[in-house]
Amino acid sequence: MIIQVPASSANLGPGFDSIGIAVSLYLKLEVLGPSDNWQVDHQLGKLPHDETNMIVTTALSVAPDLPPQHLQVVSEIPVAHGLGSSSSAIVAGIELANQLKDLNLSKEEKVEIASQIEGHPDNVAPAILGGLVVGTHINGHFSAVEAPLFPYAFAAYIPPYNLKTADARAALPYQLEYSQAVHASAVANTFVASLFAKNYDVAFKLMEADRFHEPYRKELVPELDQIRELGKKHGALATYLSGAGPTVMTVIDNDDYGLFEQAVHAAGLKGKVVRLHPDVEGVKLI
Ligand SMILES: Nc1ncnc2c1ncn2[C@@H]1O[C@H](COP(=O)(O)OP(=O)(O)O)[C@@H](O)[C@H]1O
Ligand SMILES: N[C@@H](CCOP(=O)(O)O)C(=O)O
Repeated sequence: MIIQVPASSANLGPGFDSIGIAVSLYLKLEVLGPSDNWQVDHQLGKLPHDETNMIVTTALSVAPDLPPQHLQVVSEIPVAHGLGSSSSAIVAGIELANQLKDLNLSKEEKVEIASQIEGHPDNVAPAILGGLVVGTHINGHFSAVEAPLFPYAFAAYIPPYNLKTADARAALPYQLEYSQAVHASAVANTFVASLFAKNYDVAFKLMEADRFHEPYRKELVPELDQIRELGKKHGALATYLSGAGPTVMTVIDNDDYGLFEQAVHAAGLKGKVVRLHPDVEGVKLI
């Protein structure tokens, strides 16, 4: 059995902790068979190879009596880079328990479980459902709504350094002044409305108008402003900080991707540019 989970790009600017999109990088988890102890084979640096691996801890949180397995993980999703690697591990763990214990979890149940673990649905919900998803929690329970996908590609600028989500969240203010919060919320509301209305002139303008997190994180990711300015000169539709960064995501028409990529490289930036497309299926068996 092989479980495939897509990467995810969260926030899309003002949709902080609420909006995310599944994109075409994948974690593949193969179950090699029962084992005396949990064994996770992977080429993902210092991540654990035993029962402390996040995939295993998540699976055991769903099904504590799950017997140890020998697993193999192959993932294209860079760790601690703002493309939902932690969420891919959580979703893979939930699906592992779901399959091995025949739990028959619904998509809604998977979103609830994963969001409770992650604390916010903007990575895990698109990783489970695929596509573009808007979600939140009310009275301790999560809801996720799928939005129409925009017909464009992504140019993901992936820097050579990583930025743990926890560190990027530590850079955020404890609170916002009331009028600032009202404006930030209005930007997000209008952004969501424009996505559903497919009014992309408004959507892409607001995608660059976040007031919740980007103003406080841009000093951690100086490439954000640089790439946003390059995008304005080279056909980009909008640029935002992917998740907690450091990946910087640019929405661009497929026909304009090549010139934009050249411009980024010509600017002397040290990261790599990867063309990504929305994933519409979410977690699945392959
Ligand atoms: N493929 C994986 N398998 C197991 N654990 C993973 C995997 N990818 C990420 N993680 C866990 O998630 C952590 C990174 O999470 P985070 O800082 O939120 O980065 P990201 O922005 O990539 O989600 C890693 O330190 C590790 O604990
Ligand atoms: N809303 C979160 C999203 C984190 O995404 P990740 O891909 O960096 O894990 C945040 O902005 O902190």
